[in-house]
Amino acid sequence: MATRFLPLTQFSFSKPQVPLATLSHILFGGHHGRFSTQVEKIRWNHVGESSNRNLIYRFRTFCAIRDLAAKKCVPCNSKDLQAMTEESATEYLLKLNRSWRVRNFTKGLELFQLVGNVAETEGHHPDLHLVGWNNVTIEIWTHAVGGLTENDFILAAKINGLDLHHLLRKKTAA
Ligand SMILES: C[C@H](O)[C@H](O)[C@H]1CNC2=NC(N)=NC(=O)C2=N1
Repeated sequence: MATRFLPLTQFSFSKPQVPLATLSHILFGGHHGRFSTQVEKIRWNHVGESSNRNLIYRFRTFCAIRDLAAKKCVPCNSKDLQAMTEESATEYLLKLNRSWRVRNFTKGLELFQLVGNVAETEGHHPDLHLVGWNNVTIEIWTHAVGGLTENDFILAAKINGLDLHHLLRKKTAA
């Protein structure tokens, strides 16, 4: 069950290793993928940045994230609302994440184990968070490049294929 995605912070990133058309289709197209990225304006990080320049990028990223958070959406039928250019969209990518509300703490650990088995098989690993005893969030990005690569989408797709319903809190009647 797809859920709202948490605002994510920082991480400057280099150019994704996956073709741009594929990336934008997966993220914004008809894949019905349950992962999403949080869009925050960041500048491209050029691989091999010196650490202090990277620090500047991270600070700038943090500021840019707050810039967006301070902005206001316009009505979607507004003449001011224009489609984002591909270049502009790719400047906004951070990492993939997904959240679940599990039945209890133990079920959260079981979810970690199921996700962990996939990660170990793939040799590619998510960041795992279990907060407030039953709120699970996993985040996926490629640490080696400091951004998104096709590995992240492969891992996300495999995790989306897991049957986790028995671990999740039953939806309360509306
Ligand atoms: C050698 C092995 O590929 C690396 O240590 C892997 C392990 N899992 C990983 N997982 C993620 N998300 N990013 C990485 O850069 C990464 N590197």
